[in-house]
Amino acid sequence: MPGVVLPSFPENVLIQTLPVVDFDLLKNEDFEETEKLWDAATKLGFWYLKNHGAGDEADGMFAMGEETMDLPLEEKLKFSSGVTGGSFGYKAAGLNVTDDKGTPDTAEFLNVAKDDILSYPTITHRSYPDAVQRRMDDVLKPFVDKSLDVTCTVLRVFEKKLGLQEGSLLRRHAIGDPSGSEARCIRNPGKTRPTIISEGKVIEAPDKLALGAHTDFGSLSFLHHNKLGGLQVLAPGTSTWHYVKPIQGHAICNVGDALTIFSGGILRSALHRVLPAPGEQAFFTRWSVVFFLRPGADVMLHALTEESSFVADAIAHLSEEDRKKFTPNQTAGEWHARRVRGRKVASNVNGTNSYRSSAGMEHNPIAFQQGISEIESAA
Ligand SMILES: O=C(O)CCC(=O)C(=O)O
Ligand SMILES: [Fe+2]
Repeated sequence: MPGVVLPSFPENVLIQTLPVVDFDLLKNEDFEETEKLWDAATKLGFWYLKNHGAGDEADGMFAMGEETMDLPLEEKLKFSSGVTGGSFGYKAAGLNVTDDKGTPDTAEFLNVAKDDILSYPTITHRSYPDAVQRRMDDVLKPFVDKSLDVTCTVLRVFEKKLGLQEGSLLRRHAIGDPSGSEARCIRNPGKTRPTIISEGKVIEAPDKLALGAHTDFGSLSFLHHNKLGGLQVLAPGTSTWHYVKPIQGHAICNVGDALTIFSGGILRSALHRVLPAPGEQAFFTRWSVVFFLRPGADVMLHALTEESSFVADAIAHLSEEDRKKFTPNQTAGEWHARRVRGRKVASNVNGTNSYRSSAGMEHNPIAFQQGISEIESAA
């Protein structure tokens, strides 16, 4: 990555404007900034976060990801996350499905458990390639510490705004409890350039989804990019995907399903997906680094109606059918495993049914099911 000059993001595509939340102000409980965050989290579920102070740590994560992804495939596969619903470890490109038809993804993942990072050198869940282990103290732990500070600060704001008792959300994300929280590095290859086979005849590689439409499985995601676009969001109540434009030094944060469930739908987990970056950016390798905050594995997912009259009121206004979605009868660990498993090519032997079994709190089930070619008709 260093030394590669990347083209800028084109302006002639549909772009989703996101509010910019200043983490410094948020941490100091600035009233306006808190309101801005609340507005973003309850309408779209996505926002930029500036002054988060984790830029250097994210850069270290990109370097770690690069060295790991450059290993031969057979070496990486020794650390495979498998197909049974575990997400920690390495996932090769093509092992996840991106739609109802079983179209494979194009992205590689490296997921490192928050628990393994914080307990290092003691293994909590599993071991990782040397390029990861070697950086546990200097890169992964500082990245996770900063990410936990950011995400827990946001949780504290949500607790207050939801009228929950202090600690209600935080204890469901207790740092010492085993959880699905993880740091992820994603590599997606650039598209090959069109080949001119004769005058007027051009062969162009079709766009493929790096990650199919999904809502995030946990509570909060803290995302960093290598300047390349490709992330698209489908705002609740709309049917057109819009790109999120990467902004230098700005992370992107989004709400995941666990918070949607706890809040009775007040906090929104918007559908998003990743495809090749638009324009000239498409021909370059795309990297992203994410920290996913997820509840403790044993935490039961349900709307916190007993703890907040706002949540109780939100649930009371839902139809009986919709209300059911807020008592999935699963722990955060079971929810995570089911969703990871259902998106695996290996478990998709029944086609449509197993892909749909990975569903979460999607506000637009059609967009979740459709592949890349049918997006604009999502209703
Ligand atoms: O790479 C990105 O921009 C988004 C990744 C993402 O949505 C995910 O890993 O859940
Ligand atoms: Fe995501």
